Amino acid sequence: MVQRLTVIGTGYLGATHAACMAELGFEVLGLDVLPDRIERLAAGDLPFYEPGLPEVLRRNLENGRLRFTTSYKEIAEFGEVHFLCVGTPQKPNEYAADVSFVDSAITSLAPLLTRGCLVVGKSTVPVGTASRVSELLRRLAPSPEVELAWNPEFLREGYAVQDTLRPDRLVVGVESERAERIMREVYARQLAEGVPLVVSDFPTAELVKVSANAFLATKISFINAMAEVCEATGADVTKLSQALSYDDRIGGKFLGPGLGFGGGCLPKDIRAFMARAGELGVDQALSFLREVDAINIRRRIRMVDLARHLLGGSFRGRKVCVLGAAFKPNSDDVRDSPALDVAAEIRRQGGDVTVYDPQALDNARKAQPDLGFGESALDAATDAEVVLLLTEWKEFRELDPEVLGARVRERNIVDGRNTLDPERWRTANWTYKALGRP
Ligand SMILES: NC(=O)C1=CN([C@@H]2O[C@H](COP(=O)(O)OP(=O)(O)OC[C@H]3O[C@@H](n4cnc5c(N)ncnc54)[C@H](O)[C@@H]3O)[C@@H](O)[C@H]2O)C=CC1
Ligand SMILES: O=C(O)[C@H]1O[C@H](OP(=O)(O)OP(=O)(O)OC[C@H]2O[C@@H](n3ccc(=O)[nH]c3=O)[C@H](O)[C@@H]2O)[C@H](O)[C@@H](O)[C@@H]1O
Repeated sequence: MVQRLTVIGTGYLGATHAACMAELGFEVLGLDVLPDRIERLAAGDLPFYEPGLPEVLRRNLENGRLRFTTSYKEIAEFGEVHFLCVGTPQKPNEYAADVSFVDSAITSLAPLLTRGCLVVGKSTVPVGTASRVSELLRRLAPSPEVELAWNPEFLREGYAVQDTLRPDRLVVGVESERAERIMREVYARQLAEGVPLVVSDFPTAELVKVSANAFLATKISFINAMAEVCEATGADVTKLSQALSYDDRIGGKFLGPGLGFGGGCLPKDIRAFMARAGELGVDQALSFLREVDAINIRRRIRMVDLARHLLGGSFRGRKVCVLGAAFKPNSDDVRDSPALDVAAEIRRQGGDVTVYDPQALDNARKAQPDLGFGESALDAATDAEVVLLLTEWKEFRELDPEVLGARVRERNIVDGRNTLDPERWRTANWTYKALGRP
């Protein structure tokens, strides 16, 4: 039975995977090229915010099942199965994904693999990458018994631990029965609990991942397109969404209208998918994703316009409070964050912007050092002429209109996530505006 796993790349995905696989009883060795990151993880200090994960990390460091290193040699000697969790970001000024970190990890690992093992790709990659990586691996590895599997990951930040321990489904792309058997051993616990497993070839496994994210992005942009129509007609998109959600065939998940999607995955994955479709000569099949992306970006522009309109047409010298910097609640991730994007645009247009977020302030400061930052929601709102709620943290949803009202100069609020009760705020003499509702 497989006992020793390694995880290469210990960011959001890899650190979660390493800690959770140790929690399931495996001996796990995690590797990253960033010595700082490895030092912090080894000390039980998670370098990002993820509810529940620090406890899992520390428990498994203490019981000795989880360790970290920067040495590929140590990894190669230790692991029976090596999970590849390095980043695949969008290339600068292009839609395509940058898979150079995958290639570099394989180039570092493969020449050290002197005995049989399975290398398992988890990173999100353009379809066709696994076949290419498989050839590279076989060419560079001294042992003929080294092979590749592709096992895309579907976890959501904020729910990463539960999504890893009990995923909705497992997908593995394999080229042999041996690889399938090893993957079944690795996920024996989840399979015994009834988690569905789809075994496929490489391209299908790669495509499941990007098509899942494309579908989720499309669902969000669909409801936001309806919000645009609602804005032109005086209809209420939150009621429309609620009514749609009662139809089981549609369902209410990912039908939340508002500022739209951001983060390190949905935006870059739909763009990389379009780029790959272009290379494959099937760009027409995915041309709708261009519109999905455009609808999503238009929500940010609409948000800025709404706020500027509330201030009489200009941000110049006006105080704006932005509540939220993370791309979604329960995360400190500001990659392609709609909230931070809106804050930066208002700053560019001359606004005096103060941002507050319960967890993402450090990352926000690094990404947008020119913005102002508050110590708390009330601090950020002091003397504000308009408050923009852009990430729906629980503490923002629970804000008291009177308490906030005592801090601001003007009682103007724009609810970018359709998360507040308009009547409550209007009764407290706030001018309440939202995306897609009157
Ligand atoms: N963040 C998420 O919720 C999910 C991410 N994914 C996918 O997982 C992959 C990783 O994403 P994140 O963890 O968010 O990225 P991340 O940027 O947080 O972490 C990537 C890590 O890989 C390390 N790395 C880069 N090159 C390396 C190399 N040659 N050897 C060893 N380590 C190396 C980096 O230093 C970094 O720590 C991406 O393909 C992403 O699309 C998939 C599902 C969920
Ligand atoms: O490939 C990935 O990395 C991951 O991408 C997403 O997960 P994540 O980026 O953590 O966040 P989501 O919960 O999907 O939210 C994405 C964005 O959509 C927005 N959203 C979500 C739901 C909704 O109804 N409306 C809406 O605007 C959120 O605010 C957020 O900005 C997918 O949900 C995961 O299954 C996938 O593994």
